[in-house]
Amino acid sequence: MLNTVHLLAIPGLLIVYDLWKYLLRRHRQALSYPPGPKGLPIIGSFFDALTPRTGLETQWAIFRDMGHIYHSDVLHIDVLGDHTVVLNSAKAAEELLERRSGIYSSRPTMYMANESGWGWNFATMPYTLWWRLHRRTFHQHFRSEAIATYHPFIRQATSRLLRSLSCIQSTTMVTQYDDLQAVVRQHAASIILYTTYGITEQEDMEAFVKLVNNAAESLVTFSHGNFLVDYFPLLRYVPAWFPGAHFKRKATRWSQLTSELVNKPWNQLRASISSGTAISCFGTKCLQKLDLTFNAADATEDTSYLGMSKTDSDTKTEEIVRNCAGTAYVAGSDTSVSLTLISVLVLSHHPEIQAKAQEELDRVLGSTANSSQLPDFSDRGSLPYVEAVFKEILRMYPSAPLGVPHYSVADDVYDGYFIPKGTTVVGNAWAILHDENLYPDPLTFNPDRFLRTEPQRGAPPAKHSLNPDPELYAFGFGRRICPARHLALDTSWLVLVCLLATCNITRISSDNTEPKSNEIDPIVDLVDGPVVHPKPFKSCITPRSASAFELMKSGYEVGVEVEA
Ligand code: HEM
Repeated sequence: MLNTVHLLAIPGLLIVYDLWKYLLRRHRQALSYPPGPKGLPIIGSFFDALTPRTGLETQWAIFRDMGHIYHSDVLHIDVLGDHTVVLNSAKAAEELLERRSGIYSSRPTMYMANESGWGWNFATMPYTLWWRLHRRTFHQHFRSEAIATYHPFIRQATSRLLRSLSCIQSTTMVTQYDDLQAVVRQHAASIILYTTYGITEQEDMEAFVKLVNNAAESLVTFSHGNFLVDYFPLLRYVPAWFPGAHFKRKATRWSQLTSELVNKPWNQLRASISSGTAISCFGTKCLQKLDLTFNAADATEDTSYLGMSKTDSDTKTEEIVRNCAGTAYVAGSDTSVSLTLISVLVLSHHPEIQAKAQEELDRVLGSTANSSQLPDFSDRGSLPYVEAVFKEILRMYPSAPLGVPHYSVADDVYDGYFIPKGTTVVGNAWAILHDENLYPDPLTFNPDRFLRTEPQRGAPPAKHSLNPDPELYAFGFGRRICPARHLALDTSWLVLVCLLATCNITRISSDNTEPKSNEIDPIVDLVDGPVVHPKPFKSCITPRSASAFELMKSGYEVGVEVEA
């Protein structure tokens, strides 16, 4: 029975609770932001944020250096009233993006990306139920245990890549960057197109590779802040004919491409399902199950904004699967390309490392002069030096040095600094992977660092030991960590080990002479998108022997087991 005291106590407690919340907020707001450039009134640190586009240095290195200047691993940058916090250390990134992932798992609104029709791409979605449904669907088919089912096709795609390289080598001694890039793009796209849509026809693949390449230019919209509309959202309402509204005209052109990206391969899959010719893949498996009905836990969240009741979830499910497939197609087409191209470039700069890896391969698997088999996934555990080379490439040249920005949905305090709700939070993977406290002598390419500290694959990777596994940082953080990292790692590892087993890669200067020095930095071109690529380079990719040449031409000689 409630008596008067109880009845008075309830509002009393509510008042105390509100007061406590109010005082806490006042206290937090009295704290200062993390240190960082002061900038000018109103425009804040706009010019600091734009520095890399002037070509002086890379954004990730500038952020790291700013951290040194301000003696802080957490930086605050105010750009036109927008708060951005950059995390330059593993400690800060793990604390905020992983341990406090309830606050830091959203994305900033990317107005220009939305204007350009990227709204279906779940990599840019805010942290909502709609995003979670996408992520869950994606995860089921790209989690580490599921990736082995794609190995036969990864092998076949790698065989094709080696064959194409052998053809280039037969016609010209020097491999031009454009030719290499075309082969590597074809390889990455074919794996993604097969795994997501079951597309295997060469002609279709070429058309879809072209489509994603045409749209690649618009990926620049994913880096928050490249367009003024990201800071002044009202600019969205400026008509395209308005003087200076170039971004509107660009957005209209890009929308056409992004719509084709998500719909064209999906419609083709739909047609092949109707005609009974579809190949088992992410799309067919998801559609067969249509298992995204809301469960009790999901139903606690307000779903009215999705405009859906539990009964029309099938239609929404198809939209989710289509969006996930489109996201994989786009996300997978560029990132792995970057890693493979960087691997070729790095090997060409380090003949001594190639020789050491080849010695291991020959010792463990037999010399390619006698071998009739390419190295395979089952050999991975027996090749620690190759593994170490792979890890050092990931560490030294992360393909997405600043990842994809996160966004905070509540006020927070870290290390005595106030981080307001609505802050864009950037995990600077490059700075972490070049932190001398974690990786001694970080600017030296030295695979040996991983021989001492990474005894076994499969063991849970240790954090904050010396030379931690770069996989921990190169693929982002927390609930938004790259969900396809296992596929990406397997794909890129197989290319690396097969190149090492069959080829010698040498560096050619732009004037076709032997390079004078072993200087390699900086190898990445400045791009305004989230993924880096090497500056164009020439190399000589020569088979190690006549039998290695035969191996390149024959590949794995295994057909893909195509499930109808
Ligand atoms: C070397 C290859 C790759 C690298 C370095 C890479 C890196 C990343 C990074 C840094 C993020 C952002 C994580 C964060 O927000 O903290 C990300 C997100 C994502 N990646 Fe990858 N990625 C690679 C390959 C792939 C591939 C092959 C696919 C698709 C098949 C893919 C699909 C995605 C998706 C869907 C997201 C968004 C996740 C979300 O927002 O929830 N990635 N990736």
